[in-house]
Amino acid sequence: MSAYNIVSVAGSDPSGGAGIQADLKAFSAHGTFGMTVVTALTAQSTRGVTGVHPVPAEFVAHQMDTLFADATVHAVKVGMLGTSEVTEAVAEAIGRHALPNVVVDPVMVAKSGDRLLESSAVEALRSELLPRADLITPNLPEAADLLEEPEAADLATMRAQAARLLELGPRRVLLKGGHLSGGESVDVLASRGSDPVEFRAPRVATRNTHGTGCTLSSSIAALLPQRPDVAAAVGDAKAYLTEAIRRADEIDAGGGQGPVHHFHAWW
Ligand SMILES: Nc1ncnc2c1ncn2[C@@H]1O[C@H](COP(=O)(O)OP(=O)(O)O)[C@@H](O)[C@H]1O
Ligand SMILES: Cc1ncc(COP(=O)(O)O)c(N)n1
Repeated sequence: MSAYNIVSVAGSDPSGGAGIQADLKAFSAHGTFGMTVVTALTAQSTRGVTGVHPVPAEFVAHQMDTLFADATVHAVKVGMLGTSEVTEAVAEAIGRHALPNVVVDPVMVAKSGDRLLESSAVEALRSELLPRADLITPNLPEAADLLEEPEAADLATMRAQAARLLELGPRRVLLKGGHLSGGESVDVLASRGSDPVEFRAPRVATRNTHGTGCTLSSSIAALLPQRPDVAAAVGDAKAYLTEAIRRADEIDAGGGQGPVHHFHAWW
C-alpha cells in the first residue's frame, strides 16, 4: 500500500513554525505524503506577522481542481483562509470533490495577535465551511468569535461551548484549551449523541508554542485514515504535539515566540 495523501489548504509561514510549513512537517512525521494548496502568503517571523498577501479565490479553486482531478486524497487540513472569497471557494471545492476526513482549524488570529482572517469572513466560515467539516479545532478566542459569546475561562464552559459549536454543523468539535492556565493543557472533543471526551497533557513550560494549533490539526488529519476512530487520532496527535512542544527549545528560529520542533513519530 502506498502512503496516504494528505493535503493542507493553508497559508505560508516563512519562519517555518506554522501554516503549510508546519503541516508538511507533521504529515511527514506521521508517515504520510503531504500536498499543499496555498491560500495566502504571509511575511512573518517568530516576532509576528508583518504582511498578508491573499491568493485570489479563483486561483485557490484552480489549485484544488487541478490537484483533485489527478490525485486521491485521504484527508484534508484547512488552516488560514484570509478572506471571505477564499473561504467560500474552499468550502465549495470541498463539496464539489466530496473530500474525506476534512479537519478545519478556523485560524483567525496568530499567537502574535495579528489577524489572519478578515472580520467579514467569519460569517462565511460559520455558514459555508464549518458544516462541511468532519472535525473543527478552534482555540478559545476562535470559539468565542464563532459563537459570539465571551471566551471560556473554565472546563465546564468549554464543554458547553463545544456542544454549541456542534450546532453550527461540523460532525465533531475539538475545543482546545491551550489558552487557559493550570498544570495540564486540556482539549474537549464533542460529538453528536455522545458525552464529550477530554484529552489532557502536561502543560510544558515554554513560550515557544508558535504553530501548536497547525501541528495538532495536521497531525489529526494525517492520523484519521490510520486510526480506528477520531478519538484515537486526536489522542495520538496530542501526544505527538506535546513532545514537539517539549523539543521546541532546541530550535533557534529568531528572537520572538519560537516554533515547535517536529520529529519522526514513534509509530
Ligand atoms: N504549553 C503547552 N504545553 C502543552 N500543550 C500545550 C501548550 N500550549 C498549548 N498546548 C496544546 O496545543 C494545542 C493548541 O493549543 P491552543 O493554544 O489552544 O491553540 P492555538 O495554537 O490554535 O492558539 C492544544 O492541544 C493545547 O492543549
Ligand atoms: C500562515 C499561518 N497560519 C496559521 C498561523 C497560526 O499559528 P499560531 O496561532 O501558532 O501563530 C500562522 N501564524 N500563520
